[in-house]
Amino acid sequence: MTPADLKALVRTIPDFPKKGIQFRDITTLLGNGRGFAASVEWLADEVRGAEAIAGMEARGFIFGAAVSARLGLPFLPIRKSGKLPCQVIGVDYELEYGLDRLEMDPQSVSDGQQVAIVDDLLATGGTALAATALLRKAGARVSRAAFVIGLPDLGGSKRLADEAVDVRALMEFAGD
Ligand SMILES: O=P(O)(O)OC[C@H]1O[C@H](OP(=O)(O)OP(=O)(O)O)[C@H](O)[C@@H]1O
Ligand SMILES: Nc1ncnc2[nH]cnc12
Repeated sequence: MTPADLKALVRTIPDFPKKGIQFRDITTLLGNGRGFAASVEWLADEVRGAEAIAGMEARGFIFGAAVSARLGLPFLPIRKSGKLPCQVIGVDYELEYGLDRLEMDPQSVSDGQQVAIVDDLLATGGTALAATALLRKAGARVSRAAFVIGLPDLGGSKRLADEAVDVRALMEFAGD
């Protein structure tokens, strides 16, 4: 399947979860087995060489865990607030349509471990930057992030590049 085929599997819902947001919904991509597998394969190729994969709750778990299993690498779950039973480090952040908090177990990372971030979508980059900050605080090296969808108009890729994180996106939605 080509990137264009995969892009055609993403559904756009206007004004969700707030007026003015064009919501790029991966539910329809996940519902196509070959499309899901091709997306995971593409992401895995982009992050090959990393020593662990981090994914952000919730949609980042779907792709991140699949990529980890595909590459035989550890998966580091970065969770929304209040979900982890251990001592955590956390960070508040802003995303395209609100505010939230991410937390992780700092002991899940070994010092200097090369960790790649995988998520479904990059918009403002608030979520991925928060994950990068947390992972680095825990001792990881983070230099690559791979997404199924990039929204270049929202500047996430530039913000991550400013933090020395190289961004890859399987498809982009720009100006539409
Ligand atoms: O680049 P940003 O502006 O930060 O936006 C991107 C983030 O927004 C979505 O997550 P959301 O917080 O909606 O949570 P979900 O995965 O639980 O749906 C998406 O899965 C990304 O993680
Ligand atoms: N436009 C968008 N569509 C789907 N998920 C998102 N997360 C942040 N912005 C989004």
